[in-house]
Amino acid sequence: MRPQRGQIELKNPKEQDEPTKDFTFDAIYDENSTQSDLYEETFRDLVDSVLNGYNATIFAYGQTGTGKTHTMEGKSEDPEQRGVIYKCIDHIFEHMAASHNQEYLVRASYLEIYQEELRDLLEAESNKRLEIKERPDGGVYVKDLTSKLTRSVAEIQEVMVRGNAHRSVG
Ligand SMILES: Nc1ncnc2c1ncn2[C@@H]1O[C@H](COP(=O)(O)OP(=O)(O)OP(=O)(O)O)[C@@H](O)[C@H]1O
Repeated sequence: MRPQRGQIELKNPKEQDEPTKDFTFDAIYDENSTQSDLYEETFRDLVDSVLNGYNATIFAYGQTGTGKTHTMEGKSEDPEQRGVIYKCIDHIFEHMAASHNQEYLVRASYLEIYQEELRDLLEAESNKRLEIKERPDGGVYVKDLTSKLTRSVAEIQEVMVRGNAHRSVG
């Protein structure tokens, strides 16, 4: 791995003479990278753009055990291990606290796509299957998804704890 150049080289150990296969990405992170490196280099600007009125998505994708939960959540109680979600929340609420001439509304939803079905993790009766719809003016949305008004970091954390309790465990 060459994080400085955003490159990964793959070599077949059984075929030493074969050329390596090189893949280039906008950024890559190896075992020396910290949660902070990832947030500061890759996500901070994205969240800033949301605070300026744009939409953004952070999407973790990968097979089981590859580190999605580690990256997105990490460990909330350890400042060094806090993942992207906690860092986004801190960033958003710090920004709001420092803005005196703007009003913000923060709503949190938590849904799960599991075996091709959508479930609302904030709904006590979370077995109800949700549907994806599209509106000409607002784009794609999930019909009847719970959206909770949150006024502080602590309130969003409560939403996460509640949602996590309803997640499917493989
Ligand atoms: N970058 C990392 N540094 C240290 N430990 C890591 C890292 N990424 C993942 N791990 C550890 O590897 C294990 C599997 O990671 P994790 O649970 O985040 O995978 P996942 O992709 O969310 O899996 P699943 O799809 O099954 O939920 C965990 O014990 C996690 O702490």
